[in-house]
Amino acid sequence: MAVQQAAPLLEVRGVHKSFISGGSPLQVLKGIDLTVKSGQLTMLRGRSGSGKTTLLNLLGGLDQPSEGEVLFRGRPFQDQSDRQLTMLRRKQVGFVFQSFALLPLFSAWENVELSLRMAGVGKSQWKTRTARCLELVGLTKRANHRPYELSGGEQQRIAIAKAIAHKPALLLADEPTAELDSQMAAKIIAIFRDIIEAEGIAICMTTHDSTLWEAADVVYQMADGRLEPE
Ligand SMILES: Nc1ncnc2c1ncn2[C@@H]1O[C@H](COP(=O)(O)OP(=O)(O)OP(=O)(O)O)[C@@H](O)[C@H]1O
Repeated sequence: MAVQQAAPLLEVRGVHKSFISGGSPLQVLKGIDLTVKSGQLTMLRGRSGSGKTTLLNLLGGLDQPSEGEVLFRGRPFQDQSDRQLTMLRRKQVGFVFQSFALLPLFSAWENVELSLRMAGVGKSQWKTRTARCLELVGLTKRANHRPYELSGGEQQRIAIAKAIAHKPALLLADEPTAELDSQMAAKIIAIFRDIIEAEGIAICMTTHDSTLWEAADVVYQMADGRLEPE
């Protein structure tokens, strides 16, 4: 167990990423090295345009580096076939975005349960796991509500329950508190800490909000496509 915890879940080595923008190359990441560990809350901070979302996409295997590599449990994403990568993302990674991305006609319960169906989790586990995820985000009593009957913060909590339903090893959250007031933002971070404690997963999120950084185990500061020391 101790050995498993010592090995990082994700290792980013010498990662560069360029896009073609307006016909010419735009270098967004210029040599990134970092690790993300299970049982930790990692935050990426930096100005708008510094490359946080680009890096988060690489961490989740949604995109590939132009140079360098991202290893998940010691294995580079780029060594996996498209099918393997799709399966790995579906089983091992959960995503939360700034906008809550819930299905409007489904109740909170149904939204979470749908994740289990999509991930191929056996039907016998749906009820217990859906109830557990709603409990983890403190919304057991809102299970039958539809998204429009919930506040923004509650909707984001349902989105989090949905993202962790299939028990991923990694939860990635891109500006998950950007639409929320400071009290609700703090609540989301407290929920992230509870989830880490209960499930032992790694959570990596981007945020501009300086009031949240002290809740992280590790903060990486991005500037001009590089990481700056804290
Ligand atoms: N697919 C793409 N094609 C071209 N340029 C892109 C693409 N994706 C990102 N960029 C550019 O890369 C730069 C970094 O974008 P990114 O979204 O990673 O920054 P960010 O730090 O997450 O910003 P924000 O805090 O505003 O979300 C920006 O200049 C953006 O326009």
